Amino acid sequence: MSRETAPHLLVVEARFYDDMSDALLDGATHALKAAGATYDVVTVPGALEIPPAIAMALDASEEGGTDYDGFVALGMVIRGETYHFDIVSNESSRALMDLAVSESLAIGNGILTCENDEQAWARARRSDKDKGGFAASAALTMIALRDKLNGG
Ligand SMILES: Nc1c(NC[C@H](O)[C@H](O)[C@H](O)CO)[nH]c(=O)[nH]c1=O
Ligand SMILES: CC(=O)[C@@H](O)COP(=O)(O)O
Repeated sequence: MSRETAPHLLVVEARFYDDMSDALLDGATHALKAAGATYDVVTVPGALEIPPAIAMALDASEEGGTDYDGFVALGMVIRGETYHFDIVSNESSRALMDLAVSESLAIGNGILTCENDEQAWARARRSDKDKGGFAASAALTMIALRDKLNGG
């Protein structure tokens, strides 16, 4: 049976860099709207808070909250002077992968890890590498795959 309703996704954006977050969100929402999907957007302080936000959304859905077919994680991590770049980058992506595998979640990972602003902007802008749009498209693809595997 094919999907009867449009996919409904939760976009979790880490607005550590406001302007770059706007660009990533533009790309992601453009892709979601183009696919006919619906979505909610929530904001967290940084990339480390994205996986917990998704976990909170899962818990809420079990208590009568909104059910989401998939998730789009958006964030920008730019290397500074300390090891914190590695922590933020590695732990946020690791936690997303753990969630996706353990809960069979359709998560598009748009947490970018860049060496400098130039790399960051080239990947954030929809008119350039559009990594926000790619993350949204990845989530939609995984939703469709799960539907197919479940007889959809
Ligand atoms: N340096 C960046 C961070 N750091 C903040 C952490 O993500 C987290 O919010 C903080 O440790 C409090 O728990 N976050 C980014 O998203 N991007 C960065 O470049
Ligand atoms: C990715 C980060 O955590 C980074 O922005 C922090 O910068 P710094 O290592 O110079 O404190």
